[in-house]
Amino acid sequence: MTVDKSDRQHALRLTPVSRETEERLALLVAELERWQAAKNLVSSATLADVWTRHIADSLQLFNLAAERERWLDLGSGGGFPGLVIGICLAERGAGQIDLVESNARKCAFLRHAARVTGARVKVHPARIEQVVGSFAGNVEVVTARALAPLSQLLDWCEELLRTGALGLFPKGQHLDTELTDSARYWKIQATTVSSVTDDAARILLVRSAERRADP
Ligand SMILES: C[S@@+](CC[C@H](N)C(=O)[O-])C[C@H]1O[C@@H](n2cnc3c(N)ncnc32)[C@H](O)[C@@H]1O
Repeated sequence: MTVDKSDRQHALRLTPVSRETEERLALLVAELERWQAAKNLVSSATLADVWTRHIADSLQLFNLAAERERWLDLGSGGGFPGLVIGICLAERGAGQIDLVESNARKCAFLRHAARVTGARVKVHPARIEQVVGSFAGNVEVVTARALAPLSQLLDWCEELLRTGALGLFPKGQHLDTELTDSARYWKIQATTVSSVTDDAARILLVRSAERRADP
């Protein structure tokens, strides 16, 4: 699959970055293409417009909380949004994003791509439920993309949100159903913003989540 050059321009119009960051992102895309055949890191159907579908889609999350320095990405997969956020932090020369991913071959790619691009990331080859508690109080933003329904994300992130982290969860057309389902168990303070890459998608910003006493 060849990456479409006009897609790169389109993506960078949606989410502009510096020349330095663009070069690092191009290195990430090249490594993703190189590893994809053997490791199946993302859906192959999304590679032709990887800049819009994955790079800009991740950059817009960073832009929602760009002033924050300590990030955590759950279920990082092929590195979206985690590696892209790590690349943004590299330009700043400060901050870190921790990536939690249970799949060993994806972790190998995450480490390799971080080395090549200089992304400020730390990879944790682990299951979220076993390590997420150790980040409470230490992260300012938690992201999770294409990972799990909102109720599950809130279960995992309860302590992080209680200790001040902002949750940034990109969601598709089922967001309203997920909000209704989770309202049985959770009282949340949240807002949404429209996705710049997909008209049908929104990003949920969760500022707090309180478990209901009697669901
Ligand atoms: C559908 S992929 C999404 C990857 C990436 N966030 C993206 O948007 O392209 C979900 C990823 O989460 C990982 N994952 C799912 N459940 C997990 C768990 N309990 N602990 C750690 N990783 C998990 C899977 O291995 C997979 O790589």
